[in-house]
Amino acid sequence: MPLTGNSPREFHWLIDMLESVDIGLVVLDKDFSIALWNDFMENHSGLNAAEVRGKNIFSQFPALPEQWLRRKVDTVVTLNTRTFTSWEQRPWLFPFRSTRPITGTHDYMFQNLTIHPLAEPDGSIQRVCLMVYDVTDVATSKLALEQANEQLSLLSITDPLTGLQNRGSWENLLQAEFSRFQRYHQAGTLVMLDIDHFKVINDRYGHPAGDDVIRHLASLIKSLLRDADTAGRYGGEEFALILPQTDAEGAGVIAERLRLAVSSEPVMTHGEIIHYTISLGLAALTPDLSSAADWLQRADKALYQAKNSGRNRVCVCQA
Ligand SMILES: Nc1nc2c(ncn2[C@@H]2O[C@H](COP(=O)(O)OP(=O)(O)OP(=O)(O)O)[C@@H](O)[C@H]2O)c(=O)[nH]1
Repeated sequence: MPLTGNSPREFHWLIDMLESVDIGLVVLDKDFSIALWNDFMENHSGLNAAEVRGKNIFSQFPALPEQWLRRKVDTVVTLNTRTFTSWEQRPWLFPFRSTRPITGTHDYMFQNLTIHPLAEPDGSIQRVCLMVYDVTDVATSKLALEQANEQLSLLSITDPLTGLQNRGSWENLLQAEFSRFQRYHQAGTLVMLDIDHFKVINDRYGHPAGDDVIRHLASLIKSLLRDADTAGRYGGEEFALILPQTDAEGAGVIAERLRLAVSSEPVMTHGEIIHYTISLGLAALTPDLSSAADWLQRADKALYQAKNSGRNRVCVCQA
């Protein structure tokens, strides 16, 4: 039998249900004084209905976004239409503590909110009803999923040992930089660098110490490059840098600075002091380059020149 609320008994049931339903119900007069405050609101706010009835809601909850709520309620009253705000637009209206087991990240109850116009017998709108839905479970699992996806996409582009771009993502950037050059003809230089005699370091000090040397070099690279530059770990002990808006001369200065920093700052690890050096090869963008692979090959050629001519030096590939 549908409940119509026509008989006093049905009316009593209805009120009982509204009081105990697991949704926050607040009836506000047009002057924002509280006319109804159900059990849900009592339980989560710690304020009982008798305490707040007739009081202005902003005086009871100074943290409420007054301007925003006034504007919403005005619209509902003027247009006689309900409005909905999801937790994604505004995580909560009432600052209620979350009742879920502590997740360590979200202390507050996430809420969806509907504001519903309440018509008087003459059809005029003198009050509105705020319906507050606890959506903490949905919101926290959605946020956790988003966070996991972000971490996954970060993992797919970074090298776990150094935090630099991995080879795949760095090659995409190289291609993008080359395409930009073909279109706008702006300067750019590629630097390939490699740790000298790294096999000896591994053999003498062990693989974990070798890893520390790689990490040390990566952090020196990060500290010396500008934000616009991109560094990638190209292979085991080989790194590659893209320096946009930088000609061979400018890149030579940066490469030399990095070479010097490496040779003058040993790594202290596993009770050992490890001195190491790097060799670097540069290739600037020039109109005769046919592809990003061609550009890479030139920088690689310069790197081998640096290795073959004694290591611990910078060589520039001439076009
Ligand atoms: N510790 C460590 N070693 C690595 C890693 N990746 C590659 N290697 C080692 O790096 C060494 C590279 O050796 P080579 O290619 O012979 O070059 P090199 O000894 O540096 O000699 P040159 O480049 O000619 O100066 C190999 O012994 C690899 O096993 C890594 O992630 N960690």
